[in-house]
Amino acid sequence: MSDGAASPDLSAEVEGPHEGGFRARAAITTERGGPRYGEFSEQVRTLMDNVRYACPTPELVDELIDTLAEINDKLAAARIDEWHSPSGTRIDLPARGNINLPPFDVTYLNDDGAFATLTFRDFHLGGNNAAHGGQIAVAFDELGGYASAVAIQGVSRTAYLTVQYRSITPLNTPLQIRTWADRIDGRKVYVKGTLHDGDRLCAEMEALFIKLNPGQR
Ligand SMILES: CCCCC/C=C\C/C=C\C/C=C\C/C=C\CCCC(=O)SCCNC(=O)CCNC(=O)[C@H](O)C(C)(C)COP(=O)(O)OP(=O)(O)OC[C@H]1O[C@@H](n2cnc3c(N)ncnc32)[C@H](O)[C@@H]1OP(=O)(O)O
Repeated sequence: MSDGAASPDLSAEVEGPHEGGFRARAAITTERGGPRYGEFSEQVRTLMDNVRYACPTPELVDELIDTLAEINDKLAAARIDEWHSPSGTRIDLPARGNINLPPFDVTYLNDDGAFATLTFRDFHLGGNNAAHGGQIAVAFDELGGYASAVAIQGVSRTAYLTVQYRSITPLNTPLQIRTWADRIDGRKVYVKGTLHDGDRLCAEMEALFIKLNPGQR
């Protein structure tokens, strides 16, 4: 690790045999990466937004390759395992600090399931200024995983997930996503979800999550 990199926070993690692939008891943090990690994540998202829509000159591409290579060298020196990275564990940040996900803020997560405000960005473009269908499925998988987790108080994996695309999902618009466990049958958690732009239904989801057995990957 380079001198400038923050030390990983190992203190909060409950070590020992984990309950499944997602380590249900891994640390949930608000400090890894420091107070400006959210700002850093937002810069990365903006980079991806700009890359999606830019048509750089060959000269600018030359320049950007050098700049990005420098940034990548710094980040590569700060790499760590997934369980100790801020990305995915910073619950104070949009999408747990995971820049791979469309950014969302959870409004509630309880016995009723999960509700979040979520925004697809320019880099989630499918076509004609609408969100990519695969990205919509990503959003449902993430928030469906939350609904399953609270329903079974454990960790699960998606066995299947189907999406009905009902109307165009806009970019750069705060959307409302709701997921809930509709039925539980042993290890099987049947989850449903909706994605709205105000009153307009954009997409619906039905998924099956399977509770992982102890030690199951
Ligand atoms: C830090 C968070 C803070 C805030 C949130 C707070 C709480 C949240 C906490 C944690 C959650 C965090 C994040 C979650 C976010 C996102 C979750 C994303 C999840 C994924 O993105 S995950 C990747 C994609 N996913 C896979 O990579 C799975 C590949 N796959 C397998 O790993 C196996 O396939 C598995 C494990 C699914 C099952 O395998 P298995 O051996 O354990 O079980 P088995 O096969 O016996 O099935 C048991 C019963 O399910 C039935 N069944 C199975 N599959 C079925 C199907 N497709 N259709 C219909 N029925 C099916 C059987 O028929 C049997 O039914 P029955 O018991 O009645 O006979």
